[in-house]
Amino acid sequence: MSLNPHLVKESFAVIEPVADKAAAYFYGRLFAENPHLRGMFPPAMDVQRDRLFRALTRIVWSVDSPGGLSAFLGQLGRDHRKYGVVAEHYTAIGNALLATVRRFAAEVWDTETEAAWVTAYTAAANIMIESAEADSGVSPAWWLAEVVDHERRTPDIAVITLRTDRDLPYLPGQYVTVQTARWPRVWRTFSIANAPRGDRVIRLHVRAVPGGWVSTSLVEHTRIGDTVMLGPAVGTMTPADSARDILCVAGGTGLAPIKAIVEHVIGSGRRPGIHLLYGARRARDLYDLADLIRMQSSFPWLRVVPVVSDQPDYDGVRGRVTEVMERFHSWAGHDAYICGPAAMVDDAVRRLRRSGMPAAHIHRDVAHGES
Ligand SMILES: NC(=O)C1=CN([C@@H]2O[C@H](COP(=O)(O)OP(=O)(O)OC[C@H]3O[C@@H](n4cnc5c(N)ncnc54)[C@H](OP(=O)(O)O)[C@@H]3O)[C@@H](O)[C@H]2O)C=CC1
Repeated sequence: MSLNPHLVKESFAVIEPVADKAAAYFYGRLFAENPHLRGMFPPAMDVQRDRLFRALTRIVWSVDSPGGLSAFLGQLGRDHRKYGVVAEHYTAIGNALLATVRRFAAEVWDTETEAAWVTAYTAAANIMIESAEADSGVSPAWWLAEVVDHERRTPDIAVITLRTDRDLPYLPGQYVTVQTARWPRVWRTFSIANAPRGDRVIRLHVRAVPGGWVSTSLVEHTRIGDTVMLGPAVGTMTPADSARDILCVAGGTGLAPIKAIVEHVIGSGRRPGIHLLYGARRARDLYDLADLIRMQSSFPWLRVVPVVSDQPDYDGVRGRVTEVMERFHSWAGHDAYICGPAAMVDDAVRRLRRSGMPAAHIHRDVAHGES
């Protein structure tokens, strides 16, 4: 049976406006038919439901561009090993998914659409299963990490240093999922804030988000000597192989992956000019400035520019970091790395594109952490 992306997309478009209801129905159906699977998921399913739809949306809209899609599915399959997902579970999930799309896309549903979904799901599940199986021969499903340092830099931001039990391979700019002992089965993503050094040390920048289970647990209730679990490193905002100068734009704790990339470039022996525009609401939120200034004094090609958006008496550069970026300099000929609140990242990308920077030179990370 051949893939029919058009039918899959058309029926999915009918479901997107009622995504919340469809996701709730999907999980209700999955657990009613397979009660033993409930224990694999966290007690509160709200974040999980969002995550399902985000992944599904990405898969459906790239179903006709197989290269990128199969890389994403392969990564998803490997990452799902930490939940204990095995090949048999894909049948249960496929049945619940099909029942969900059949019900919520009833107005466009017919036998051809059903066949298109079965073909697409089978192909996707096979990629995930195969990549998980291949990975199980070479890599653990998750890592244990001990907290070796915990610095509360502001009332709600901590810089946490972990040492993993085994080598956790990653590239600068990538992120990991974290589970704390306090909240079993609840995983949240955080970027690794240091370049790999071969000593199994990983640093995270965490802001305790109101109501955020994992972030609050990490900032307020985690102590040196505690252990957390980490999933494999993922993410595509990694250093480009290029000779261009570099613009980095970081908002809040979005600094984490940017710092790893800057550390990597400095350690690589290259000498590009690097501008790091680091935005925060108030001066006291520039939680890592002292460290960045130290990096700047040992690497004269780095220029760190703190930008404060919400403190009229701040004695330095004031404004939104993206506006400052635009009026600061012409960035033609640079590579740009951008991370922070989603709206900030979108705004920075829009401004850089408008100034003529090619999309291929812009490296961004989608918002994650706990928000
Ligand atoms: N911890 C981690 O490992 C990682 C975190 N992230 C993400 O980074 C974000 C960091 O959040 P947080 O530390 O709370 O940051 P803040 O909400 O404190 O924002 C930081 C700065 O970004 C500015 N900003 C916000 N929106 C815009 C916009 N639309 N245009 C221009 N500037 C803007 C803010 O200005 P203003 O005063 O105008 O709001 C502020 O100066 C989160 O979304 C998190 O998910 C991403 C990757 C890794």
